[in-house]
Amino acid sequence: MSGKEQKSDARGTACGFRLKKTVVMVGMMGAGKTAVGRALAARLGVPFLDSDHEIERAANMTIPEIFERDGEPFFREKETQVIARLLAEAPGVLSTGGGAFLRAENRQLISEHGVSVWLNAPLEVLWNRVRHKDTRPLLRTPDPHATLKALYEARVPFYSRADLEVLSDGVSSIDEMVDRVLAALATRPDVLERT
Ligand SMILES: Nc1ncnc2c1ncn2[C@@H]1O[C@H](COP(=O)(O)OP(=O)(O)O)[C@@H](O)[C@H]1O
Ligand SMILES: O=C(O)C1=C[C@@H](OP(=O)(O)O)[C@@H](O)[C@H](O)C1
Ligand SMILES: [Mg+2]
Repeated sequence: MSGKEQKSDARGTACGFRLKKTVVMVGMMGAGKTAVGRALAARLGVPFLDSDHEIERAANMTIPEIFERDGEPFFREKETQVIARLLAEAPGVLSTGGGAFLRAENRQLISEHGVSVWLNAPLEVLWNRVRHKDTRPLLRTPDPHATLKALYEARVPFYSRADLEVLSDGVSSIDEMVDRVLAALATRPDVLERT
């Protein structure tokens, strides 16, 4: 059976794999956490959750609207609440927002209940993916490329604390990235069991 055709049983367990812990995607904006996380969940036959999406749904506002009306500290509080709630659910794939792994409380929650995967993409790949979008309020500055670079440099020391790192070269497709994440997860029998 090929990857895309894998069926899930009633417990959301994909043929070929059994996920024991929630996979938490971390890394910079534009790294592909949402896109690769969603495709990974489909491949594994487990639920997909995105913390940004959950925050938007609960607030009935977009992320830029939340930042504008309530400020970043409010957003960060909501982000921690949502991550704690989602990690209490059955194993799945949880894509976080790019700032989530900077907070010690979030890292603690993630290491207790899940396994963190850093999608590490070079700055220019990130830039090419975010430059035409206005959905990321932190990049609404006079020089968004310089802002992205500064964020990248400040955040790498935090992301490098993730349990696993997967390189995103800007050429590999989303499906190929899923293959790479699965290969990384396969090194962790406490996370992914081949059935
Ligand atoms: N491997 C990839 N190949 C092609 N496009 C990608 C890849 N990964 C992500 N993208 C695209 O890049 C953009 C940013 O990805 P997204 O998943 O939103 O990143 P993040 O959630 O990390 O900010 C989206 O348009 C997404 O479809
Ligand atoms: O890097 C960040 O601090 C942020 C990244 C965004 O998510 P993505 O990483 O999914 O774009 C979103 O949470 C918000 O705009 C803040
Ligand atoms: Mg995202």
